[in-house]
Amino acid sequence: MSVRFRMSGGRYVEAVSDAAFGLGPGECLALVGESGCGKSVLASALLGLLPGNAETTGSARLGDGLDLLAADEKTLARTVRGRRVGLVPQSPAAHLTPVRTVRSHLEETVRELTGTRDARAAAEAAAARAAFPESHLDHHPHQLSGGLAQRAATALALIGDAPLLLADEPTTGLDRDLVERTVDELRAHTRDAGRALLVITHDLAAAQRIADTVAVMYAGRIVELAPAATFFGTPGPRHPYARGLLDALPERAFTPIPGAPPELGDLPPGCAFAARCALADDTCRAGRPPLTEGVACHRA
Ligand SMILES: Nc1ncnc2c1ncn2[C@@H]1O[C@H](COP(=O)(O)OP(=O)(O)OP(=O)(O)O)[C@@H](O)[C@H]1O
Repeated sequence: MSVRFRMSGGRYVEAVSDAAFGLGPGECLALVGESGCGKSVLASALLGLLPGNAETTGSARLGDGLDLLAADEKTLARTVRGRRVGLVPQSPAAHLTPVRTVRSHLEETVRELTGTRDARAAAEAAAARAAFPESHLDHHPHQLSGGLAQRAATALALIGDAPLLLADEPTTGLDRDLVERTVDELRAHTRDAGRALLVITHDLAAAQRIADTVAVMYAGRIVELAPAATFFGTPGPRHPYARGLLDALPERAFTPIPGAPPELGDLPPGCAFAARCALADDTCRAGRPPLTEGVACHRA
């Protein structure tokens, strides 16, 4: 799938270019990459939540054959969002209604998605599943810390038992032990019940803990797609950008990648990482490397 945004003056921002991956029941794929590389746009496209200036091409098929990119708004609203594809949104506080309590959000979602009669008990069970404290259920969104808002959003996303769960930065604002608890809960929720999980994250430690497969995105493209065990273990990442991401970690070399990513409205003709890459040569600057056997690099 690809997504681009039409801008004034006939310009385009190429937010996602030719992203291709599969995700089976019980599997978790972690989509990692720097801020602005297109991760959230990809997730929004899967839920039909892109703004009006977005254009999508390609397809994104659920196991039952429904193409999420081609589905109309009625289908998405009535049968997809929350039911077939769940979302833990980025910036959860902004997704909660300010004048309603967390309990009210949870009970409404329970009633809407499950038809359960005892919405109060089901809402409390949903909160417990995401480690949201019962003592805060009657609080409004502005009374929640970032971490609590995150857990409220996770609780809401799990209610519909959707076969595909998208979690966009589900551990932002959480302490490390809560990060581990949250990812373990998401993992158990999907693996044990044969659901699929697409996690978007900056947190490589969380990705390592949760993922079967890692997709590294750079400037709108997936530049490496690898089993998590080989990516985080031996032989490690193959793309120089992916190696740079791991080397930037404090527990590894603690060496940042020099420079900054290119503007998605002004991408170079060759490899978008070439300007920051110590291995780049003329071939890299001339032509864009396709994703071949899991890596998009002329020098890998
Ligand atoms: N409505 C829009 N019009 C134009 N460009 C947009 C629009 N929405 C997003 N973009 C651009 O698409 C690119 C990808 O954004 P996206 O939010 O997916 O990044 P991200 O990888 O999720 O970053 P972060 O981790 O910070 O959320 C960014 O360059 C952003 O500016």
